[in-house]
Amino acid sequence: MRQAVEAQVLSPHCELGEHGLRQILTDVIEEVRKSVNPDIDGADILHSLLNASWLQSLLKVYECLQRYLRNSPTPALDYASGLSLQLLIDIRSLPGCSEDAKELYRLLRQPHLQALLSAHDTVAQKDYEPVLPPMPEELPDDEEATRIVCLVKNKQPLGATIKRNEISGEIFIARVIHGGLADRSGLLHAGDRIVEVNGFPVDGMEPEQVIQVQARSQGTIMFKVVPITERPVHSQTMLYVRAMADYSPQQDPAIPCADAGMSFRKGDVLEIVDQTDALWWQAKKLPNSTACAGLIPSTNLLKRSAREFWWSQPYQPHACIQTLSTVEEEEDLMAIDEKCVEADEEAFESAEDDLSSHTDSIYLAGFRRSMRLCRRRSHSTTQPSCHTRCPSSCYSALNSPYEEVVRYQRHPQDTQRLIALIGASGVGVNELRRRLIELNPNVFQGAVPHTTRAPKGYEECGREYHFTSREVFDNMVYNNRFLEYGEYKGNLYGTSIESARDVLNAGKICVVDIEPNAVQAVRTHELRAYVIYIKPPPLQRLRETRQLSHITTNYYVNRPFKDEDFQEIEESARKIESQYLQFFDHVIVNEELQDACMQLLTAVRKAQDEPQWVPATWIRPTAEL
Ligand SMILES: Nc1ncnc2c1ncn2[C@@H]1O[C@H](COP(=O)(O)OP(=O)(O)OP(=O)(O)O)[C@@H](O)[C@H]1O
Repeated sequence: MRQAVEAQVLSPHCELGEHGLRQILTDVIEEVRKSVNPDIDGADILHSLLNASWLQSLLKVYECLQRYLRNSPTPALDYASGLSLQLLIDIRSLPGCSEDAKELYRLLRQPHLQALLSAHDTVAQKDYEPVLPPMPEELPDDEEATRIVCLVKNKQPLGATIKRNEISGEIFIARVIHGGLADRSGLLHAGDRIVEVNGFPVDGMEPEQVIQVQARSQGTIMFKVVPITERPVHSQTMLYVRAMADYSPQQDPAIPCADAGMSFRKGDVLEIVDQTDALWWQAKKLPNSTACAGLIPSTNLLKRSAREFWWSQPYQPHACIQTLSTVEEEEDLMAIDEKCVEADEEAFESAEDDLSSHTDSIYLAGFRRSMRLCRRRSHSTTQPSCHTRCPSSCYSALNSPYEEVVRYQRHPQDTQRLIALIGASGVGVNELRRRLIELNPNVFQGAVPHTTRAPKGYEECGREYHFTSREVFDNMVYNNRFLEYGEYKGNLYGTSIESARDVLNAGKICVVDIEPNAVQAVRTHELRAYVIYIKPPPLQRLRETRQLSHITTNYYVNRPFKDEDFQEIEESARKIESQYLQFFDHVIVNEELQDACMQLLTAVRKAQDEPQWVPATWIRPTAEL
């Protein structure tokens, strides 16, 4: 017996008999059993091993495979899946079918069995697409090395653009779109020369004609290409940007291929996946909804070209460069303002106290009437404050079509991020801010504004306002110490960076409301503002929800809302959105007050505790696109 086993080992390729290996194993077991009795060392272990059921099963499989190799079976039919389908139909139509028929029906319906039958048919039909053309017998010595590339299209675009050399008429792959079909194949590269598409020579053709040939092919498409000899080595660095404007490739006559372009809206965060081309970058919109990138104009291209070509909406310069309201509007507003100040001066003076909110001896700074009227007034007239707080960072961010951003997660030991609320006058910015602070004054606090007006008897410096001389105030303006400031009735009012910093350094979350054109002043490395835009609901809902509310305008204190107020809010909101949308980290529609307040609380928590996209300059002060 032992001799028999050795013979098998020495000649591993010889075939085993009908009972084959299993028989040998049985003999071995018998041998071992005999050895167990005389108590030979290790025989016990070997005996249990050879008796193991898994080894027996494995050997059965092995024998089956051996038999299969010997018989080299061919499929009896090549339409097993069709047949199984027919069987299913037949069984279903049986009036009263047996349990066996039902079981067969269940088995045949199982997806893995259907897949198996379909695979069987593919093999049986020898359906091994694509059929490559035969290699020519004799190749001339000077023939360029060509590559045949076959791609299965499955209705998706190829993901590559082509260009024509105007002198030679040769067609080249201009670019391969990141994540597209050609890119995923790894077989086509920018610079490869296309010789044939589906057997058609393409030399001398217009790129559009080549595309037509390509588009006609269903299923597989075959390229004969002369590969580029030296593929450029790209050291791509990860780059994320926030779009500062809208872009629509369909409206851009200069894009090399509009279908390969990617549209985006201001505020979208884009991942730049390819900057090989200095003019046309490839990007994906985050969060990654598609695996395939699209073409977008590079910063250089946008800076260098006339903007009206690129933007679906005309570019809106910043308030620093151009005032927000037209001259006509300004004159109109100023006229109203003067008239009203005259009529209502007394009312405003006495109303100052009503708005100075305090609960349990905690003052809610920055809600004073004069301060708010000053801000509203400065918003409607030429805005001087932003100009002073608009150093190069602001200027460049607004002139740059993309702002580089990075993912930032506040370290628990860092100060909290400033929360800046923005919204049309009357939409409820102050109401929401006040409610948030009142929810937990130990956590949330406003910044104490500065003023040059004289303190009233009950007022304390540093509580309602920081009372300063005009000289000190001017000096602070000169040194860019204000986030925003303005003048009201001959007195200056402003919110300083120091006031915000004091709150943050005390470990609290500073919540300010700012005019939209001061947004860049708070988007700094130091304050790391999280900008929340308070949006009005649709006009009808605005009317319904504000039925019992009162508005304070430039010349009326707490009067019921009128229809023209709602229209003004809507119009103003539209203007703010068209100019500043790209800076909003979060948008809250202030419809139901309680609901909006809860949304605000959640957003503020997220801003502090969850990772957010922030300008790269906050983290790397030198970052600029
Ligand atoms: N969702 C809401 N439902 C009903 N009333 C609201 C809502 N939000 C705000 N209001 C009310 O609307 C009025 C105007 O709100 P608020 O004073 O907060 O405006 P604002 O946006 O701060 O404008 P401004 O900066 O001009 O003072 C207030 O009386 C406020 O209570």
